[in-house]
Amino acid sequence: MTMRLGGRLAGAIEVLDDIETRRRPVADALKDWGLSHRFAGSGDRAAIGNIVYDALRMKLSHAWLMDDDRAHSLGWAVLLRQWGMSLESLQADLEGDNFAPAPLSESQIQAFTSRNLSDAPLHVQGDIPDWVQPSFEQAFGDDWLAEAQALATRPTLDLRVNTLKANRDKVLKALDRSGAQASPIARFGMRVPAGEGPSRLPNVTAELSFQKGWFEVQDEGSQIVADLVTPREGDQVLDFCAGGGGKTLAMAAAMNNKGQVHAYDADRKRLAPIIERLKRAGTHNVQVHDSAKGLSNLRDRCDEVLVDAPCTGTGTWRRRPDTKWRLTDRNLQERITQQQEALTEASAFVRPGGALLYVTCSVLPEENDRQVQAFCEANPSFEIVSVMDDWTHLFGGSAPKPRSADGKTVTLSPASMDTDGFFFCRMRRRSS
Ligand SMILES: C[S@@+](CC[C@H](N)C(=O)[O-])C[C@H]1O[C@@H](n2cnc3c(N)ncnc32)[C@H](O)[C@@H]1O
Repeated sequence: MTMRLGGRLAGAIEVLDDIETRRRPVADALKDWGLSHRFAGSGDRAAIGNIVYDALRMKLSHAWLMDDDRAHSLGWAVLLRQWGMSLESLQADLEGDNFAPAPLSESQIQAFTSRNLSDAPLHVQGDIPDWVQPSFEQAFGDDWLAEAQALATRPTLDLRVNTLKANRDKVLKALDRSGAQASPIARFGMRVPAGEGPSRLPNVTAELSFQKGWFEVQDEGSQIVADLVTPREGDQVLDFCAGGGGKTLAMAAAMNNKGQVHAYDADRKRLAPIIERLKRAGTHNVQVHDSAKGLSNLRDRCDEVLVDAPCTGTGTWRRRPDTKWRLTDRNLQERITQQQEALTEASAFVRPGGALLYVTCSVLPEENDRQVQAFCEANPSFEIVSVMDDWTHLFGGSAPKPRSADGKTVTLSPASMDTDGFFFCRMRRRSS
């Protein structure tokens, strides 16, 4: 028996409360709720998850409109503001439902029906922490509020065809029940639209075509930046912050299993899933290194060195909205230091004339343009080169032109590109 809306809303409020009061990660809080409410079916759990994630995406503006930041207000606000229900119809829906949460109080109703979001402070309208606003203004100019608001919407589910095993038509056919379509920009991308209300995204990793390695789950922005590395078939590539291997896999396929991708990460645990993924994808041109020692004979030898740097992840706030409210200036400063270290360490592996590629999934200038400018100032053997010709060559003249602070680097964002936020910069090591 499926739960009615009232029970689902009450469940979501419990989970939101748990996240807030016990500082629990969202996925853990949702899982625990499912374990202690075994009668809830998968549709119920998905709906509850949607309410929770939607609430976290727009937590500030919901709280401002309700004049109350408790989970109860956030849950109701999701249905009223994000799920398109009117106060009257929602109240009618929940009436007589014993599992429904407490009704809205007079003061909540009074606030919600009289307040106008355009009177709220701008960071509240954009649902971002106040201290981040200046960085957004710097990154996006007049568009910063629209970009912040776009980061508070639901993301699409993006997939990348593994060209070593399949082509896009073949995968789209295999996934025809999923609603996937060819992506707007990425050459091998496919996209399932973000659902609405309680709707569930298809579980594509359960498909046989996934098990057979025909495609990977990867945000379109991540596919685009991996493509912008533009490795050639016989190249020696070092993926210096390979993590679980999302970009390693994309580059290995783009190189058509030729040349060599060396995948390294300072954190062995993060690297671990790569082995299974490489096997499934049928890649033969990747060497995995779990120790920096193994890289020593690559010094000054690599054609391309990718630094997919540790970052605040502001560009992924659509997918991980809880991290938006946990971010502190201290975290940002720590990341900036780690980025400088990773760039410096990785740069030693670039051959003269080769390229150092810097990527983040953040939109903050402190982690992006400013970082690469500072690196090149401190390391004059490297210079920033434009990727605009590569962009046109890869994605065609009719693809939208990306944002760029200096006409050379690229910043992807949800409002401008309908992707997660990403930064990409190509630096060339001078030949002599
Ligand atoms: C954004 S994640 C990488 C994601 C991955 N490239 C992908 O596409 O799935 C950044 C990674 O950098 C690693 N890292 C951080 N500092 C590093 C360093 N100095 N050397 C190597 N790896 C580092 C972290 O362990 C983390 O896995």
